[in-house]
Amino acid sequence: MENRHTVSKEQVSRMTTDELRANFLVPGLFQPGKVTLVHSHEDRVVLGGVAPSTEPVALEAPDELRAEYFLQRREAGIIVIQGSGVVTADGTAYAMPKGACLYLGRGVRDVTFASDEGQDARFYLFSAPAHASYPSALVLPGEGDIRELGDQQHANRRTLNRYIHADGIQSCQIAMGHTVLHEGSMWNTMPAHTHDRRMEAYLYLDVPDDARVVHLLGDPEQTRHLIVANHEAIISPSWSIHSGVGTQAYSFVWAMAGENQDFDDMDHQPIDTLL
Ligand SMILES: O=C(O)C(=O)C[C@H](O)C(=O)CO
Ligand SMILES: [Zn+2]
Repeated sequence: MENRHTVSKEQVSRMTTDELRANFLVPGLFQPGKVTLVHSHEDRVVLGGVAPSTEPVALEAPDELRAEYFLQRREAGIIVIQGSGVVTADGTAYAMPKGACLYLGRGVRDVTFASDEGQDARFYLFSAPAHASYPSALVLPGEGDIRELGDQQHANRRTLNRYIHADGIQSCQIAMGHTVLHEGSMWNTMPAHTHDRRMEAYLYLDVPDDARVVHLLGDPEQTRHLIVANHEAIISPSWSIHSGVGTQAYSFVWAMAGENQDFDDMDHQPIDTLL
């Protein structure tokens, strides 16, 4: 498992493009027939990608976790970002269309992923340490807590679907959901925000091959950017803004871990303070 260490905001303000990408961009999560995991020391989260065939692949505990099985001391949220497939957790099969979210609590031992026939499913996983066991739960697309945000004038009309959060699926640390930009809208959260109590990761999807998202990160007064392609993730420390503008509409899965699961607990960064 790849291991990403933390860096300070001062280091980030001086990084080259290659250094920024090596520290914050997570490409290559979806390898045919494999589970690919990246551990970040930002709140000790693990980002994972699974691209199975119809043959099930298992979620194993990497040596670095020193655990008998992956969810021995962890919880995970899983969202299907392409196709449809099945996650089986301790013998229960969860049928997951694109956009469905499955929460698996601490103590679930055997987890496998499989694609439906002809679907080329891709599963995105976000995991955090857990102090208690909450029940596993599946939410189907459109059945989370939906918020309509933005307007055409600001090119930021988007539908935000909250799945794992304080008033939704219960978890120890994870808050997770899916935001879909409407056609003709390109901006996600701007004015930007930080949340000193939680790290966050974005996984961009539905980005056409000839499109990119310009993702903004860093200290609000020392902003940096990364050019992001489809199915690539970005790790945001709690002090970093995380905002993006696409060359056309796209979607993204956002996932947070840390002190609380209160989605609205944000430190807003007014636009005239960004540098
Ligand atoms: O479209 C948005 O705005 C978002 O989806 C924002 C993220 O959910 C976020 O950053 C929550 O802290
Ligand atoms: Zn955020």
